[in-house]
Amino acid sequence: MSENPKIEKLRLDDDDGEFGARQQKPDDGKPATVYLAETFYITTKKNSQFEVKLTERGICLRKESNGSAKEQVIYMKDIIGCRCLRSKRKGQVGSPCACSSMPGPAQLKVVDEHSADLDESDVSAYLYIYAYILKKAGRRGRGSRRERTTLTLRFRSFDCYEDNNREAQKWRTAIKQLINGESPDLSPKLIEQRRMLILLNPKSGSGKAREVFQQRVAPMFAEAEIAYDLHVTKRAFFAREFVRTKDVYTWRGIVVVGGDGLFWEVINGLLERSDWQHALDQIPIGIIPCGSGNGLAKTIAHVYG
Ligand SMILES: Nc1ncnc2c1ncn2[C@@H]1O[C@H](COP(=O)(O)OP(=O)(O)OP(=O)(O)O)[C@@H](O)[C@H]1O
Repeated sequence: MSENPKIEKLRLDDDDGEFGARQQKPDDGKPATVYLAETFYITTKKNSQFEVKLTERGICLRKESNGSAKEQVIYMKDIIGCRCLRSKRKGQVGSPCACSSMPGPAQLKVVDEHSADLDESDVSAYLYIYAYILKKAGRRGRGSRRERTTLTLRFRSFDCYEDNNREAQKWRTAIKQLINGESPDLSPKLIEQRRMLILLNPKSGSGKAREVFQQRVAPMFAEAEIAYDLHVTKRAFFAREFVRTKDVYTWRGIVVVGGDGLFWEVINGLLERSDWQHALDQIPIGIIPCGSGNGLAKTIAHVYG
């Protein structure tokens, strides 16, 4: 065991430097089932100690000070995924030991556990949790947007990475099951392995669909650990034919990156199948609007508060 067995650290960052969950109100007064709970330190908040609980409602951070408790919740509906990572080699003289303090937000660089660049001397497992929190619009209802927030939990109770990773994986599995609407059973379980089907029209709108996908959408799939098959449409009716003839059930859902016309093709391709009812029932469809009009996407856009 390391010198400081129960000390793990937690970090909260969002892209504008403010933790968005603060702005949210609790859902209701009902007690939530606690699946996992642990104490972490939050380095960006003067190393305060937080009790972190995973419930079906979300991730609850609770801090006690001067006899009163402050609670913040990152709601499950805003969490898109989480990944277990390791710290990246810094290339500095002298390496930190497992009990050294967590690097500051700007310093911590993480890599995949199979990366050649990982820092062997840091046996911690870092669980990165990605949330896109809805920031309410002003009074006129305009400008609602989601802001990216990451919550970092550092697991370092044990002397070897494999043991710390096992703890982090327990949280990861439970979070993923809750995202999928399942109750976590906390025993190793197969997480949804099916890939997402992406149909992208490079000619949509001003021709920026590829760029939008690579810059804005692909990083979110990586955060959610969702693998995908990207098919770039070659001509009109390519997408329609594709979904009409392929075994669509091999994919977990379809994301259309294009305009209303491409979306229309996908819906019609599915409706032309003999099993259309089952297909529409089983395959969720989403759209990343990249067309010139995007009227349909705007109409069906669903924003929850
Ligand atoms: N590679 C391609 N080359 C030419 N046309 C294509 C190609 N792929 C798809 N299409 C056709 O382009 C049509 C219009 O595309 P899409 O709806 O994506 O963009 P848009 O017309 O700019 O957007 P909107 O319909 O929102 O105005 C689709 O109906 C589709 O049939």
